[in-house]
Amino acid sequence: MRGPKPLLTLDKSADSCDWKAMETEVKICGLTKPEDIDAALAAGADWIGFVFFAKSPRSLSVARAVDLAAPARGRVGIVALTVDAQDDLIDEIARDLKPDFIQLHGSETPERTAEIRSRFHLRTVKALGIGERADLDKASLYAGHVERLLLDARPPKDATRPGGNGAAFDWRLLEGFEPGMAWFLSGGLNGDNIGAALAATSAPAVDVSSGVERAPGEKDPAEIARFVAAVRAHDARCEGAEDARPAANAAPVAAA
Ligand SMILES: O=C(O)c1ccccc1NCC(=O)[C@H](O)[C@H](O)COP(=O)(O)O
Repeated sequence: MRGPKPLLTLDKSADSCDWKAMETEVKICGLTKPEDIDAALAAGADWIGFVFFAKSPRSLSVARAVDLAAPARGRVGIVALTVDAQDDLIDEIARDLKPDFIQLHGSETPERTAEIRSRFHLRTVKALGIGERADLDKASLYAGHVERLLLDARPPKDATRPGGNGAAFDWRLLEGFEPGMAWFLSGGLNGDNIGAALAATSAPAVDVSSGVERAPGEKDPAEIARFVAAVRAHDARCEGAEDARPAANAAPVAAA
């Protein structure tokens, strides 16, 4: 965890931005149809996610994901999402889909996470359910065992799945959050609130599923485009702000 950011607090409007030079990465999760892939690629997403969890309306077979991923491979990162999966499913995913990341969205321990990474040679994203500040402390347990974290809302009590519920958590909990690795902000994001979410958290990457759907499991290409455009608009505003930042905060200029 780092201390408060030097220039801005979390009490920010949707127009605010921290000084950051890099584009925010966007992951669209839970794609099930070729049109979904087309929409994510056309919108300029960075990552696409496939869900392998039978209770999800977005769940699909590995074979189906292999077909869907074909036109996207090399153009965006491919993420395979599992929930406390057994080795045989992970083996099939690693062998056939060859994802860029496996997202572990269950209660996988740091030890199990490390085991999956080394046994299947997969880069890992560990999802953490956030409901209170103490939940963020779990991030340090995974340091060195995962490449990235994904912060999602804790599922509602009656939920039948641990993610993809359209539930947000209190972004103010992230004040000072610095896990020492890349992370995705997730949970209840959509085209209306993503600007405010980025202004509040300066997340380096964001992830969305139900916020770009017309019904559970049915992606809406227009909402995908609107979501990515809102992220890019935020980045463009921040790039302008960075140009205008005070000299004392500017990055060092390389000597000619
Ligand atoms: O999407 C699902 O159905 C799902 C099922 C089981 C575990 C995780 C799942 N989704 C994980 C994601 O990465 C979602 O994008 C994330 O939870 C945000 O979802 P939403 O709040 O619907 O945008």
